[in-house]
Amino acid sequence: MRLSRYFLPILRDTPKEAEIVSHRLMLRAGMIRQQSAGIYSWLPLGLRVLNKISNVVREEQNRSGAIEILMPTVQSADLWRESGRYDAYGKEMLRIKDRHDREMLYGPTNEEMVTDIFRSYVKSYKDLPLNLYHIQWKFRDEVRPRFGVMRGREFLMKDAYSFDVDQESARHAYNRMFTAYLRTFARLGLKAIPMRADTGPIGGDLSHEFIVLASTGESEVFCHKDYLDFETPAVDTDFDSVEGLKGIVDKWTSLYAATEEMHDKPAYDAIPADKQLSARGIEVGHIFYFGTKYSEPMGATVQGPDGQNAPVHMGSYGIGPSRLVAALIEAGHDDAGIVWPDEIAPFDVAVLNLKAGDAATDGACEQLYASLLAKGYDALYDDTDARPGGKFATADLIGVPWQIIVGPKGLAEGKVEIKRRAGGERELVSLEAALDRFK
Ligand SMILES: Nc1ncnc2c1ncn2[C@@H]1O[C@H](COS(=O)(=O)NC(=O)[C@@H](N)CS)[C@@H](O)[C@H]1O
Repeated sequence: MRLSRYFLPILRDTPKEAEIVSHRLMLRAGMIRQQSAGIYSWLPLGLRVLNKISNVVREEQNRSGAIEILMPTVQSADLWRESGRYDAYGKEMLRIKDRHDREMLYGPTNEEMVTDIFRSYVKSYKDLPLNLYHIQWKFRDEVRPRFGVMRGREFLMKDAYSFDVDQESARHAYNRMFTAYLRTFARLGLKAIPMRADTGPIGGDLSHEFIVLASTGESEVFCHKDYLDFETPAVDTDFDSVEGLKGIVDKWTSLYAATEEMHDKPAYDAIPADKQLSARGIEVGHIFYFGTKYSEPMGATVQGPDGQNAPVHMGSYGIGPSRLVAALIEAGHDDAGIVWPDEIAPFDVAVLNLKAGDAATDGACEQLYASLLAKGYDALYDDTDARPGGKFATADLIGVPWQIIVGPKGLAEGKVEIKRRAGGERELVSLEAALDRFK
């Protein structure tokens, strides 16, 4: 992308309304624009990151055997009356009426809708297990939206829903998602610790929140420090192995870890002091097993091996891709701006032309830019006439992992500079070597 033709509304000064670093940096880096309380437009740079995060989430959902669908944002109130949640859900639900005065709502979650889809087609245990997921915008009229997209009113969620013939099989579905979550957050460069959690309006009696430790996190959490060194389930994990996944989940729930609501102080105090960790955390994922809570009232049943019809056992599994953009910045930034993990950075490499209009630097930059694009890199070419200092500041602010800096003096000696954003190390190399560096 040529910066001269892009739309990157960088803010020079720090917006005063932003209280946490991720909110400040997302506004300054031209990633989002607030349209009303808790509701944002995603501008080009922010959308690139949001889409890359969603793709990592999608890949790991698919790896676990979940199947992607897309359900609508606007839902019928009738569905929610069947489960009894229409009134119970409270003020967070945005209730709307259509032109025929039918009661609708902007979906805060999709348990009822996906159960309706399931019951319309699946009648036999032979069609189970099944896990359907989508990545769709939600609306929750939070009483106090804050911290930018960290706690928005309209936000993006991956929500998956599992259907099984009995509790034992549903537990394996839960373990599949648990394992997929460990892989997902690790790929995003985050250490997310699964913690026993409250089930709240979703319901059920088994739930874990996946918490990223961050000083600006909204949750107060307590856990055993050894979790920080646990290794992530491998890419070739066998998601069909009941015992294998049980082993992973047992290991990742073997030590103490709980959110404030579930904190068991005596159990925590029993941990050796040097292994106690109490911190603030950001909830990036939350998974639930809730049995027949929705299938029973909504008549989602299958015929079992014994020929009897019985309601299916379900679970739901949420991840917040829009919240993850903010969480990643909280976990990766410095005084110059954002430091993205390579996998989801908005661009892989930035080519900085320190003297746009100079034949030599223009030629070298065009050659570098064309070569990077040809090799499939997401390259950003700063071909603007901004001063070098401004170019360095922009590239550092938006957090592109690599910079190739081309200036007239260096070029006269046949050199360009490669800079690694994380850590800041720099290297003077020939133009050929720079072309070669990015395979
Ligand atoms: N107001 C919000 N702003 C941004 N992300 C949010 C917000 N509320 C929830 N999330 C994200 O969405 C994830 C799932 O939300 S949840 O309420 O815990 N779970 C559900 O809604 C279940 N239906 C899971 S399918 C959370 O872990 C969090 O990462």
